[in-house]
This record gives sequence, structure tokens and C-alpha cells, in this order.
Amino acid sequence: MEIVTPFHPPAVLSVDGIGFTYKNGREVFRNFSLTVKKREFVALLGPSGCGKSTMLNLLSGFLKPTAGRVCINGQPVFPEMQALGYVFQTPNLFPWLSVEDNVCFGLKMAGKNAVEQREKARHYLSLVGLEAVARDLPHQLSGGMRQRVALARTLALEPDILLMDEPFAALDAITRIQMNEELLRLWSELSQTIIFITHDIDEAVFLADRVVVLGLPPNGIDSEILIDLPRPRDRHKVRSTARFADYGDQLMHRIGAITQLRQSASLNHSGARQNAGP
Ligand SMILES: Nc1ncnc2c1ncn2[C@@H]1O[C@H](COP(=O)(O)OP(=O)(O)OP(=O)(O)O)[C@@H](O)[C@H]1O
Repeated sequence: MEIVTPFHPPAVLSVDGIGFTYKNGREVFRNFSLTVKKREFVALLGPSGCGKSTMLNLLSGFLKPTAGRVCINGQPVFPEMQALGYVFQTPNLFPWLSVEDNVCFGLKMAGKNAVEQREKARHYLSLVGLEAVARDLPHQLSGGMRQRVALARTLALEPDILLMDEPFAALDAITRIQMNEELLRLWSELSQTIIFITHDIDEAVFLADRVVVLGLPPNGIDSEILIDLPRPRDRHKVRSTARFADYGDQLMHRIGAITQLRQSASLNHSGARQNAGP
């Protein structure tokens, strides 16, 4: 008899029972675990102060957990790991370098020769639709275009995992929706694993395979929702479906409950302080 083992895609990122406390005693995570599969698109959502940025810094190795460990492709994470690429809210381009030279710079730092730098820079700039402005300086571009350059610069390094920290939060609503679509198109072509931090419920549902809601520190994950919406996702079609609205309602309900919990915790805390007297 032939034994058939079910196929489980390998975990590209695994977070095993991590704890983290800042030096001032603020405990943000206790026994937190998360596994992300290859090619999965995971959105991390949560109210302000729940630990999204701290988590991103732990996933990237910029912060060391006080307990447990974070592994990428089975290896303990460290910040310069080639498998990791970052996109932040501000594009942080060099203002004196052209668009193409900005992309080449990252490749040069990664040890690519001049020919490879140009080839890859042109390829990824054309993927994000910016080949026509390759010689422009960053100040000649719109906010959305600058964020596309930042995306091309990161994609050119061909990371396995993209860590994205509210990358479109500073853009106007229309550009933000366009960038969401652009990101999904690139993701379907390039097949990375994406961890995307956002405050925005609609953005999380539109983009992700799975939305992970962070609760009050140090509790870690409050809830997770698998987003069963067909791909490719067309913004007009998807956003008008009952299922999209239902996911949004569920997430809104969870975030509301977390916020309420925080308010009552802080009321209890201040009440306890008053009762303790001066
Ligand atoms: N360097 C630090 N030292 C001490 N405490 C910190 C530090 N950075 C963040 N914190 C605290 O850790 C908790 C989580 O902060 P974090 O910035 O990770 O949350 P967040 O979910 O990213 O918030 P936001 O959405 O507002 O950016 C907060 O209570 C915050 O005050």
C-alpha cells in the first residue's frame, strides 16, 4: 500500500512562544506564537499601542525577544538577512539620486555588480510602472510614485518575505486603493510571503489571506480571520460584496471590544490609584 503524506506548505516564518519586555518594564508580548506559510499574505491589525511595530521589529531581528525565538526558513532571524525586505510608511529615498540610482543603491549594498544593478533596477522599475521616470529625482514624483520606488528598491533585492509597516498610510485614499491593487498584482507575479501591518480594516480584508488581530499587551493574538475572497481581487467587485462587509464588521467588532477593554482597564487602574491615596 502506498502511503500518501498530505502536503503542507513549509512555514517560512515561525514565531515560537516569544516574550518581549522593554527596558522600562513595559511587557508587550508573553508566549506569542505565529506561523506564516510560504506565499501567504498576512495582515497584522490592531488598535494603537497593541504592539504592531514592536512585533515587526521582533520579526526582523531588530529587537531580540526576552523568551522564545523567531525563525525565517528555519534559521534564527537577524536584521541583515537576505530573505527579508522592508517597506515603511516613508519611502526614505536619497533626494540627490535619480529614481534608478536609488534602486541601484540597495543592490550595490547587496554586492551586485554594476551591470546587475542596472538590469534589476530597470526590471523592477518597469514592474511598478516607473520606467519613464527612471532619471527623475524623487522630489519630481508624487507621493504614490515615491512609494512605488521604495517598493521597487525592496523587490529588486528579491526577498522571500516582505515586511510592510503601514506602507500606504501617508497616501490619499484614492492613491492608497490603487497601491493596494498594485501590490496584489506584484504579489501574484513575484510570489513573496507578505506581513502587512495596518490600522485600516478595509485594507487588511482587501489584501490578505489571513488577518491577525493583536489584542492588549501582553496577550498577543486576540483573533484571526481567514479571508475567503476570490483572487484576483477587483476593488469594485470585492468591496461591494456582502462577504467583504461581513469580514469588516467582524473585525470592527473585535477592535471595538479590545478598545473597550483598554478603557475599562485604565479606569480601574486610575480608580485603584485614587483609592490608594497620595
Ligand atoms: N522604546 C519603547 N520603550 C518602552 N515602551 C515602548 C517602546 N516602544 C513602544 N513601547 C510601548 O509598547 C507598546 C506597544 O507599542 P507599539 O509601538 O509596538 O504599538 P503599535 O501597535 O505599533 O502602535 P501604533 O499603532 O500607535 O503605532 C505601547 O504600550 C508602547 O507605549
